[in-house]
Amino acid sequence: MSDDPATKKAKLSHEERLDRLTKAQERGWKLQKDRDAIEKSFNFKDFSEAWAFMSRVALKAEELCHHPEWFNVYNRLDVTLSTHDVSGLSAKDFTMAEFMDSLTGK
Ligand SMILES: C[C@H](O)[C@H](O)[C@H]1CNC2=NC(N)=NC(=O)C2=N1
Repeated sequence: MSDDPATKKAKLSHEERLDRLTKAQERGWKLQKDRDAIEKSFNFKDFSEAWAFMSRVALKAEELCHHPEWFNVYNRLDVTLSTHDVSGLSAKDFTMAEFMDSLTGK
């Protein structure tokens, strides 16, 4: 596995976690109550736009070996990010969240 901190799967230090979580929350991500995971709902114009977004995220997920949990209905996409291998949030989740937000500009 890469040593690049952006793609590390290990749990984060307390300081880095707080910093990245705060920034993600400012962009609309929410910490789940019953699980160490973040979630966000994305809304698109229609299914085609939602699917285009999911396609781009899918390629990134393969590149990072890190896959979102998601639920799509027409133009809505509910995303949950968590690292199964460490049963909680890692740098990879925040890297994925930042990538998704960079695609929507939100
Ligand atoms: C072997 C492979 O890299 C692992 O199973 C990856 C695949 N995608 C993954 N995705 C997520 N969200 N968490 C993981 O721990 C994870 N592990």
